[in-house]
Amino acid sequence: MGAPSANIQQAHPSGPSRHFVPNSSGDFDTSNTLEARKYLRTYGLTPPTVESFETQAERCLAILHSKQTPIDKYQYLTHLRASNVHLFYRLLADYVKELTPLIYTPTVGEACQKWSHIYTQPEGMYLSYADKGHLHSVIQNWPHNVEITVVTDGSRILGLGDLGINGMGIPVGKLALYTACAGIRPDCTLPLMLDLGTSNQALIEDPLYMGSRRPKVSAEEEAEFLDELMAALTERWPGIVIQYEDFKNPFPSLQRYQSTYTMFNDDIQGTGAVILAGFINAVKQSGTLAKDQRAVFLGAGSAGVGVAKQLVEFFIREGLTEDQARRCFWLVDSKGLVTNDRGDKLAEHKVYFSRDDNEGKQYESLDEVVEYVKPTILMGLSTIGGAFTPKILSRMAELNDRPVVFPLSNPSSQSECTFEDAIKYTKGKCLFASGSPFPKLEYEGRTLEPGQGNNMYVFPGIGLGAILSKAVNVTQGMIYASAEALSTSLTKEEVAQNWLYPDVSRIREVSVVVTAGVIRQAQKEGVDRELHLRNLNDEELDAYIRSRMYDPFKERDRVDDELAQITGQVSKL
Ligand SMILES: NC(=O)C1=CN([C@@H]2O[C@H](COP(=O)(O)OP(=O)(O)OC[C@H]3O[C@@H](n4cnc5c(N)ncnc54)[C@H](O)[C@@H]3O)[C@@H](O)[C@H]2O)C=CC1
Ligand SMILES: CC(=O)C(=O)O
Ligand SMILES: [Mg+2]
Repeated sequence: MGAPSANIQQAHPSGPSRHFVPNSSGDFDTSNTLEARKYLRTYGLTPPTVESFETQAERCLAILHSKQTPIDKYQYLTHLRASNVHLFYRLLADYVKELTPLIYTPTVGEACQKWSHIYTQPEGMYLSYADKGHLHSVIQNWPHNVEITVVTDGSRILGLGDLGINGMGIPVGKLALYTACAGIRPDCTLPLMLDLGTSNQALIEDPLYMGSRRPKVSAEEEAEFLDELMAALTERWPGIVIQYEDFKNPFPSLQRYQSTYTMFNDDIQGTGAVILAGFINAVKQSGTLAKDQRAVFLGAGSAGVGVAKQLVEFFIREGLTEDQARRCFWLVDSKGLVTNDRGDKLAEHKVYFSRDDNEGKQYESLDEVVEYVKPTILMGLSTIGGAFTPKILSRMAELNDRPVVFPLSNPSSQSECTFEDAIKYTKGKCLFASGSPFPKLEYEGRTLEPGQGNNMYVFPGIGLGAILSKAVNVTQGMIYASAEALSTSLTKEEVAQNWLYPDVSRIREVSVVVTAGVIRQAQKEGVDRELHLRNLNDEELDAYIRSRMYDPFKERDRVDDELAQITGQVSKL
């Protein structure tokens, strides 16, 4: 392949923004006043009535509810975002609990599985391995200024395996949450898909698959590509925050870039932070001490190891030595308990937690490991739906007064157990959080709400904190601070009801708290470049964060203000 990017530039010397303006189409908002429509030159292009948001929402919800399947609803919401971005975010703000499962997990999983079959419009940027050497020039085609990007190569999408470029739904969904939860302007977000081949043969053979039909590039080729990408992104948009998402093996890139770019890995670090926050609250409720915890993790990949490492940091802060803290964890992968003498060469990221005290015995099944360890905590980050069987859940309840049971794999189909089973088989005793949402349920006269241990509670605040403080790097301290902030963000009522996480409906408020925590930590470590924020007290910082957040309800006012300014200028002439 030659240099396609250079040719693209020559073919459209006037720039692509005339053809493609993703995430910025509010001009046809039917709530725009007639004057605004004249100013925007859209007068006559929309039906004549100027609508209130309530009327718009009524119509949108009626259409949404008329759709039969989650994927139909997903497609309707995609269309709404493309045709009226501000209305989409107004609706999301008011109905966040109902809509999040449709634009994010679990529905986004199905959307990714079907992406090439349901594709209708561009929503982000695709960079192929064939573009290597020209990434800088291809990136010029993006028509907006970007503050944050979510990048994936699609090689491990949720718990659904390698979906190649079909994984684009994940950056799109995560960035929609950045806007909805943390108020980053939609046109300042860039969903980025790296088309580096796929190990999924079914996709390569699918006539509708829209990615390159080539085997996955090697780790060395990927590293070279990423080096070029990081430089190109930062050169075009200095200060850009780069979130890595759903890479099959994300450890090398995190290690390589975390102290040279403003980047973090959501699956390792964001997940670590969100589970730490829930865990801090669970420990408070169960009344147990860090030193008495025995945690079995089913899954020893990026999320499993990320969460375990984050908990180790907490245990050390609680007074344990690093070795004592490390020894509270038993990690289980597809071959069984991770031990030094298992007979296979362990991936580097597993070595830290590998056990040397198994006295030559290997434990292959989760049942065996539970009997051997007698855990207080059971975490699921394995992608194996139903792995926490009734027998295992019952055993957790026999062993503990308040067992911690967190089936965290996504989407719902891969969850290690349902909320209903967790409650049923632990007789209502467990402290529960899952990666994907489950409905609340009635149990012995009480209404029980499941916690949602999903990184969506922290990544918006980590990203916004890094943007506003103009952080040079996203440090581990900032990630830890996001967890601490989240753990304190529950209202008195939420605490009284023994919740581990705040209500998702309050996620915008929660993101402000997380953002403030992240900014303060950046200041403590001296990685912030927006120095005037250091002079603000906490109340002022809170107000500053809010003032910088995109508010879809104020967009019409923005157009009106622009119009007023122009008409003011005209009348002065
Ligand atoms: N709740 C949340 O916020 C998050 C949830 N996740 C979920 O966690 C899951 C894992 O993600 P990653 O760690 O990034 O994937 P990964 O591919 O890095 O790791 C998966 C791990 O599960 C193990 N595994 C696979 N089959 C198994 C079996 N039959 N028994 C025991 N272990 C088995 C693998 O050996 C590997 O250690 C995914 O479903 C993902 O959606 C990931 C990030 C955030
Ligand atoms: C939530 C998330 O990041 C994942 O399941 O990969
Ligand atoms: Mg992820």
